[in-house]
Amino acid sequence: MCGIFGIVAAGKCDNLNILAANGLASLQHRGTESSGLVGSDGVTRDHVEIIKGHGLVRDVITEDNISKMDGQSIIIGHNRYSTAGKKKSGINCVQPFVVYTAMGTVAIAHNGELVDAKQKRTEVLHEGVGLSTDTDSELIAQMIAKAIALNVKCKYGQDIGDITRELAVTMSALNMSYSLLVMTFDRFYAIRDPFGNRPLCVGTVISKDGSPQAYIASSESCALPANAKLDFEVRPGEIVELSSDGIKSVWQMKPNTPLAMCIFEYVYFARNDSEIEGQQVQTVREECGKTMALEDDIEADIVGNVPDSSLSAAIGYASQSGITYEPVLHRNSYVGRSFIQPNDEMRQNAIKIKFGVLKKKVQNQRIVLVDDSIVRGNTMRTLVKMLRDAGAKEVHLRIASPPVKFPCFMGINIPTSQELIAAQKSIPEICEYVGADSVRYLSVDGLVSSVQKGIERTTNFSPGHCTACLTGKYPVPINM
Ligand SMILES: O=P(O)(O)OC[C@H]1O[C@H](OP(=O)(O)OP(=O)(O)O)[C@H](O)[C@@H]1O
Ligand SMILES: NC(=O)CC[C@H](N)C(=O)O
Ligand code: SF4
Ligand SMILES: [Mg+2]
Repeated sequence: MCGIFGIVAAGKCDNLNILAANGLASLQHRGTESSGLVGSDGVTRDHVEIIKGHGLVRDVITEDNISKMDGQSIIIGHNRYSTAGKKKSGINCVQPFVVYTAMGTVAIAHNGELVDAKQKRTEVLHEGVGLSTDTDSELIAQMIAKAIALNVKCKYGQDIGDITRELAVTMSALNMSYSLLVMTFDRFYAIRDPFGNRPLCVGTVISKDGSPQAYIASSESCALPANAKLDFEVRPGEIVELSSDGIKSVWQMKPNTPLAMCIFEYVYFARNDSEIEGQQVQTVREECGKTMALEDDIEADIVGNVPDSSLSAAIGYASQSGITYEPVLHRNSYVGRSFIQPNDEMRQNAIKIKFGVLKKKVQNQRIVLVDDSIVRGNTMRTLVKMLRDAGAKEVHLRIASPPVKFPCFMGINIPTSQELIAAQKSIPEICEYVGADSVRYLSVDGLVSSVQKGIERTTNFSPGHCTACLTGKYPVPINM
């Protein structure tokens, strides 16, 4: 899924670099493999400052190197959760990508995955463009550079930081999925694919005197600083320009595309304190928990959850069912999210050291254990055993999303059904494999209705969500 964050100063803004680093740190949950910041001083057309590296934001952007971004008036950044390209590849896969184009330097930060990357890669290579990585995001950068080159004549003497048309041409020719930031020397653009598959929002940092201090585009609103307001979520297919002059919607691509916002952003990826489609993510998750309880009839003593992301669903389940919520597991906060680790060895290692059981709470208890999802089954297998070893009488798993049975090609690293436990086993087999007393999932209708319940509908807007990993119905044809 990746986190993208961009900021441009409205006027003088001494702490732009700190705001950028903090913003990226607030999107850490979207990717932990690598981070990067690229800055422009707003004047020089062929120079950018770059900080990049593997690891967490705090390891890559340090007190020592952040001063490199002093004096920059625009900065874009990226946290990577790799879906394309070699997972352990070198520094050249770390985003934002920087390309030197006919009109000056351009940097891009991409969240998503191009479903037609293979075909586009062949096209780009046959045009004589050499690529330095095997990621889909580099293709976008090269295609933008080409569009700029083709339009270069009519650009001389004009406002050359403006590449709206080049972006509209390039991005309309690409299928899903992308939420994208593109920086030229004096502005940056925030773009969402016409399906609206990945989230992207825009906000303004307000200074003490009430004037705008900086303008931000971010994967999620949780990364806006406390003195910022969320202006709007970028519309599917919209190109928004952010510069020292403010925020401007400059293009709308393919307005009649059926929406396919990733429903898993609500289930797992996004942070509870973010707003997506006008809804608090926490509230949607509570709603999922309530719906799950309405679909259920189990008798139990307590409701517990698998920290972190399922807490809200457990709260919803407990309030609807009337069964008391009790914390049953402690999550070591020094261990990252296991699902977004790049390989199974790292995922298994993370799970091993991540949880501790609250023994006195679970002894002799019939527990409803809520999690937001079972994907590969790694987490649940470990946890049910730990709870039983600690003396739990019964463990009933309640999963606040339907079984994940199909691969994702749009930005989540589940490329084959072989690795998905629900694609390989029936629900009774899963129950036996993880050692639970019962397993029950939220229905697809239950999830969709819980997610869409609070979305405001207008004559021009009705919601639409991708549920492909749950239903096998992909928003676009996939060449597997
Ligand atoms: O079935 P699996 O393949 O094990 O994956 C599913 C688990 O992974 C995720 O948690 P994760 O540890 O990534 O993050 P969290 O701490 O935010 O819940 C998700 O919330 C499930 O708990
Ligand atoms: N999860 C993502 O958004 C990944 C972005 C891009 N496809 C990469 O692998 O770097
Ligand atoms: S297939 Fe699943 S994870 Fe991928 S975009 Fe669709 S809902 Fe999201
Ligand atoms: Mg979890």
